[in-house]
Amino acid sequence: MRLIQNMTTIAECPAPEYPVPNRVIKITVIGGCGVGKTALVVRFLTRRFIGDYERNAGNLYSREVQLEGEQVTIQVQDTPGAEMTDNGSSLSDHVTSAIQWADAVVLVYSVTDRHSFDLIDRLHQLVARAGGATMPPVILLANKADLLHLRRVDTQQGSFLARTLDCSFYEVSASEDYSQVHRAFNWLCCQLAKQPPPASSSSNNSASATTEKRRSTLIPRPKSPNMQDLKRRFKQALSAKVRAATSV
Ligand SMILES: Nc1nc2c(ncn2[C@@H]2O[C@H](COP(=O)(O)OP(=O)(O)OP(=O)(O)O)[C@@H](O)[C@H]2O)c(=O)[nH]1
Repeated sequence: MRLIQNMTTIAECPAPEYPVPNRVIKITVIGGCGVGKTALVVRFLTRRFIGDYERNAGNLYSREVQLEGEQVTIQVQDTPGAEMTDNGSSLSDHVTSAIQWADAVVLVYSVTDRHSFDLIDRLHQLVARAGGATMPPVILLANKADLLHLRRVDTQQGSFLARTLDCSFYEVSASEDYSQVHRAFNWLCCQLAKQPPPASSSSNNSASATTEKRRSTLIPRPKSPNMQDLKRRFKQALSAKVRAATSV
């Protein structure tokens, strides 16, 4: 997995003496091939639509944003297009680990691609299985809504599927409308920001587990007990010598 550089333009300011680590929100985007996963992630994080994206092998994007008054780091993992075979595939292993890594999942299909829509149910099952006891928050995005003449999936079908899967539904166009894309991702981020931090770092919901891990690197390590022991013994020996010298 490649970490794409932080895309934020951070205002120039002196580094604080004791840096306070940001809360980290992790989102994984999954869906069929060519449905516009990369376009959506790039649109959300940079506001731009480039139109021609490299075939993706699992990139991780990161950006710092203000969310309800708090500075948070949003990490988005863009997964390769899922092609589910009946007996599963190595690709589903990749998608499974991407789901386990995440605090929330974005399921994407293209309104121009019926097969990508049919895949959603299977991908949702994968999320449920990988999520274990705690199902992460999930939203369903129907992308490429601008391609009216190529539409193969009605809005009602998407919204019905979302209700069945118990997740929020947004029909969007990465190419035409930033605000819809932002609305969808922002809703998910706000849901996560509201969640209380998980009790243990082994939890799938790692928003604050990551913060905890990062915080631990800021705490000075305890001194080596051997060193302290040596110092104590040295002091004892020294004071014994001083006592012997003064008693002569
Ligand atoms: N018209 C239109 N084209 C889009 C939209 N979103 C993405 N595309 C185009 O669809 C193609 C595939 O987009 P990608 O973002 O690469 O799709 P992907 O799901 O990441 O693809 P894989 O990683 O190969 O599975 C590109 O040519 C995009 O320009 C959209 O909302 N409208």
